[in-house]
Amino acid sequence: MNSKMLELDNIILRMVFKSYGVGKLYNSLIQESANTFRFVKYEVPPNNEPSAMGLTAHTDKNTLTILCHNEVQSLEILDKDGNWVTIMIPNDAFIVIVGDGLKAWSNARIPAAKHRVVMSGNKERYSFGLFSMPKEGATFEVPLELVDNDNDNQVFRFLL
Ligand SMILES: O=C(O)CCC(=O)C(=O)O
Ligand SMILES: [Fe+2]
Repeated sequence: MNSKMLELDNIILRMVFKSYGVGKLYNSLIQESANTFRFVKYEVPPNNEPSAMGLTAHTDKNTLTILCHNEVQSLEILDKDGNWVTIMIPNDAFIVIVGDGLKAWSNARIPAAKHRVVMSGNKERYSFGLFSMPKEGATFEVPLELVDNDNDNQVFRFLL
């Protein structure tokens, strides 16, 4: 599972880099990357309450998150109109979430998705995720190819 998720992460990032015409930079990002896997259990709402916040709204700080889970559909994403939408993740499927790292790298061309976990019902939720990110100490810079006059002042540069 872990190696398949890493492979998927690499394929997606390579596609993103290529689609922006900077495929040659992909290898350096991969060499500079570190990855974390996290397994999380979410409890059912206490005291028969109809729902409970499992994880408060946030954007991921890493580059890309790839998640799978048991059948409990509790992941919500904030859409462009400000509505929380429950994401139905089919069995045997992954969901891919863009984090702040990819937003920064793309000079804000790719937005980071705000998401949260809201628990309801009487079944626990389990999720397993790959959180890919530049390794500690790596400088993460917007490629010059993605800098233009219109959004010059949005250039992010950060050191992890
Ligand atoms: O478990 C989930 O479905 C979401 C996890 C998550 O958003 C996170 O750990 O950052
Ligand atoms: Fe998250």
